[in-house]
Amino acid sequence: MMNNAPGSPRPGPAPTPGPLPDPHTTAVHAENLTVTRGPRTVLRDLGFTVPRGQITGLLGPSGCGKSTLMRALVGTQAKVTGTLTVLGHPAGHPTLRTRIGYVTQSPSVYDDLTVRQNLDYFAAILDPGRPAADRRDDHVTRAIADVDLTTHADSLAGNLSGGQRNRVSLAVALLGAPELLVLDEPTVGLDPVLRRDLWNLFHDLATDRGTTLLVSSHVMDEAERCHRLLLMREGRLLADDTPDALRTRTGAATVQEAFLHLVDEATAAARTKETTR
Ligand SMILES: Nc1ncnc2c1ncn2[C@@H]1O[C@H](COP(=O)(O)OP(=O)(O)OP(=O)(O)O)[C@@H](O)[C@H]1O
Repeated sequence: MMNNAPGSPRPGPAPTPGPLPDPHTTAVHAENLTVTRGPRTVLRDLGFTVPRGQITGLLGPSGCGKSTLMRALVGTQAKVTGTLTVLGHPAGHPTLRTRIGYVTQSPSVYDDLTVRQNLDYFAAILDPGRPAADRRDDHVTRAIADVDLTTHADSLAGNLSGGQRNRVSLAVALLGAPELLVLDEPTVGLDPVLRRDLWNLFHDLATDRGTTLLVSSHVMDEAERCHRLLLMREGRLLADDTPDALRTRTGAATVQEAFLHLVDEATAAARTKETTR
């Protein structure tokens, strides 16, 4: 588990850690999670759990810290303090490398290779050796079909649209059948039909393969498609709940309205705190 860095400021007594969550039902568990980037604290004291086999949406405006949180989860973010447990291990543990699929906002594909060649290359790294050739072929064909690129399998990645290249990256992440898929804004730049198809794929992965998905977006209508939501603003967590519970709790008709309600509530609470100092 990640511990507070030596000498990191933490006024008052250390919080008593709660019981560890069951790794069979919990994919991610965070307590007092804080991240600094340069001189700024960009994530502040986050605490949440991500249940297994569901789609959790990570939503909030641009710059609120979604990518930073995802990077912390997959172990590529520096200056992380607090507790962050992923699939029963501290974030960044080597055993997690093959169990997590991570797709960043910028597609990481080779433009001078075809879609299939890109996948063949990554499949050979994941599952090397001649005896695995047939299995690799099956996995590659399935991953290409999953992201609906079968008709483009022999096109050069460099000739694809931005949305199509993003889907090649997603196909690469699906190759190893990861238990946890961390997807940073996967639907940016996609037309409504492709967005719907991709969300259908996410639901199939959760339902049929038991995959846990953490999907970030700044488009609030995508929130309605998630089982659970983590709503963020300015590096803080505003809510960790289901869309239904959020709407009911705030008396809002949509998650977007609920989000605005929570922002107003947090602003009012901060003002009260300020004036009572
Ligand atoms: N290298 C850096 N040094 C200092 N601050 C940084 C650095 N990189 C990012 N930040 C800041 O960290 C905050 C969180 O950035 P992050 O990319 O995690 O946000 P985000 O919610 O994913 O935004 P977007 O939706 O636009 O991708 C932002 O305010 C950003 O300005």
